[in-house]
This record gives sequence, structure tokens and C-alpha cells, in this order.
Amino acid sequence: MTRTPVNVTVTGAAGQIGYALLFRIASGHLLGADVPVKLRLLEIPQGLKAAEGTAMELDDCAFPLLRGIDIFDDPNKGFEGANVALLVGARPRTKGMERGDLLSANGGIFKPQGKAINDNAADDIKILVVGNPANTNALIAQAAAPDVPAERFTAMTRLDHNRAISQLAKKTGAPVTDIKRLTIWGNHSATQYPDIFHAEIAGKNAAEVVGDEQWLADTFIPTVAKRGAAIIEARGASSAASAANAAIDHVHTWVNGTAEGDWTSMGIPSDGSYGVPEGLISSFPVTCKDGKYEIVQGLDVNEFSRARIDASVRELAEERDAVRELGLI
Ligand SMILES: NC(=O)c1ccc[n+]([C@@H]2O[C@H](COP(=O)([O-])OP(=O)(O)OC[C@H]3O[C@@H](n4cnc5c(N)ncnc54)[C@H](O)[C@@H]3O)[C@@H](O)[C@H]2O)c1
Ligand SMILES: O=C(O)C[C@H](O)C(=O)O
Repeated sequence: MTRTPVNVTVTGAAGQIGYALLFRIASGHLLGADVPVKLRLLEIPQGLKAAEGTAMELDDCAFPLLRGIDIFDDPNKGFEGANVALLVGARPRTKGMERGDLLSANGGIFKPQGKAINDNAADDIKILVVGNPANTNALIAQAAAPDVPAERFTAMTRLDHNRAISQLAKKTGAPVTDIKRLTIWGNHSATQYPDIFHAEIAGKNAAEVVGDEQWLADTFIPTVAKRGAAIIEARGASSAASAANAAIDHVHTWVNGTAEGDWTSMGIPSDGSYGVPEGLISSFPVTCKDGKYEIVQGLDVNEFSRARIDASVRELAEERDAVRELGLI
């Protein structure tokens, strides 16, 4: 049977993450090795030429699953018929830029893109926001798309999730494949909380295996939470290949499901679970099945975790209030 190609829109396609992402989408890593894709690349006018160059390289790979590449600078066209949208292009913080300026500049991108998704995307659209501040950009886009079910707007914390697994594997000597049920709570920012209290290493409780709360508080959490800044410091540019890899993981898991007995972390609109105010786009432990996700319920949240989840959620609420004041939501 020949499958209808899935339309995947990528914004910021000519950027660093875009370059690391597009070839993996085209080779079947986003949706599955038997799912043909059509790429729709959205850029600003200054990015079009570079996007065309990337499209030439994609052609030159002769990917069996790639059924077409179109390039746009108009969001309405870029999101036309999109089944999956990866919102990567964003306005980075520049020197001297205040937080309000950053939110406002990104509002100018994510509000029109949300509206364009609302008006043009396919009914089954799934959206992942990667561009920072990812959670609040997702909130802005979602608010501009009242006809799209709110839960289709998600923000990326899978990179944080993967970073936390890797740090835990290094500390304990376990292979990454032995580590399950790790959770990132809150915002994709330095306030995020990587939680190992429910995580397992080869079936044993991870916090008990580590047995070192000082390492947890003083090394593990800050290392994961500040990893993005450490990469920028070392590379002179923000993480690109690992971010692209996480975006692939996020969508692949959402579409194809979590493994039995495991869960992942996604920034999703809160339904009020775990005391996170309804509507905030916050990271939660989720399981995925049949293209839908569900928050893992019933986890005990100890005092150590509660304080950290609350701090990150407070920051999300402040960002929401700021974009509300700017009239972006
Ligand atoms: N959530 C995460 O875990 C995570 C991780 C790493 C990076 N990021 C963020 O991802 C974003 C992209 O990173 P990058 O390294 O690819 O940046 P980059 O500057 O290399 O590329 C961004 C691209 O977006 C394009 N762009 C800007 N505005 C656009 C618009 N309105 N429509 C379409 N395209 C637009 C630019 O022309 C550029 O080509 C940044 O905001 C970065 O902070 C998020
Ligand atoms: O681009 C950044 O500010 C950092 C990025 O979000 C990351 O976590 O690597």
C-alpha cells in the first residue's frame, strides 16, 4: 500500500538546528522508516537563499521517503496542509535585550504563526515549539489558534530529558538504556527541575542508587539546567545537533508511543495536575499512545521536588503574565 506523504513544516529551516534536523526528517527518523514526508520550509526573506541551498543538498541525498520540498516566507503558505509543525525559528536574545523585549520580539513571530496554523494546517496538526523561550512561545502560538485543540501545542523539554539521562548514566556507570521514568518539570530554562525520585536504573529507584542528595542538589540539577548555557560557552553557538535530535525524539515518541513501563517529558498545556495552574505550558511526565499523550498521574511529590517544581512554574506564570500585558495572549 502506498501511504500519503505527511506534510512537515519546519520554521527557521536555514538555521543551525534546521540544518541538523531536515536530513533526519527526510531519512525517516521523525515519523518512521515507512512514512513518506513532504517538507515545507518556512524562513524569513533573508533566510530563503540558504534554505534553497539546504533543499539542494536534500535533493542530492535521494532520500527514498522524501516526496517534495517547498520553501516559503509566508506563514500561511508554509503551514498549508501541515500535519506536523516544528517551530524552530525564533528571535535570539541579543546583548542588552531585556526579557520583555525578547518576549515581545518572539510574540511578533509566534502570534502570526499560530494564526497561520489555525487557518491553514491540517486537522490533525501536531506542533512542537523549539524556539526560545519555548514554553511561552508555544503559549503565544496556541492563543492565536483557537480552532486548534490546545493540547496539540507542545514545547520541547526532551533535550533536557536526554541530558538528564546522560548525566545519570555517567554518574552511575549504567547504560542510558537502563534509565527509565525520568521527569523534567516546568520551564525549558535554568529553573527547570530534572526529577530522579521516580526514575529507575535497571529497575531500581534511581535516587536510592545514587544515594547522594548533595550531588543531586549541587551537581546534577544545575548541570542539566544550565547545560544550554555551557554549550553556548564552549561552542560559541547554542546546541544544534542535540536540539535537533531531541525534536526528532519528541515527535517520534508522540506519534509512535512511549515504551511499556517508561515515560518521557514534554512541555504541554497543564490540566491542573500536580498543582500546575491550568493552561500554563509546563513540562510533565507523559506517556504517549496512538498519537496522544497523557500526564502520568499519582506520583508522590516530596518536599525537595515540590519546592523546585513550584519555582519553575512560578517563572512560567510570570512569563505568561508578561505576554498577557503585552497583549500577545
Ligand atoms: N527548546 C530547546 O531545547 C532548544 C535547544 C536549543 C536551541 N533552542 C532554540 O532554538 C532556536 C533556533 O536555534 P538555531 O540555533 O537554529 O538558531 P539560528 O539563529 O541558527 O536559526 C534560526 C533561524 O530562524 C530563522 N527565522 C527567524 N525568524 C523567523 C520567522 N519568523 N519565520 C521563519 N524563520 C525565522 C532565521 O532566519 C534563522 O535561519 C533558538 O531560539 C534557540 O534558542 C531551543
Ligand atoms: O539557545 C539557548 O539559549 C539554549 C538552549 O535552549 C539549550 O537548552 O541548549
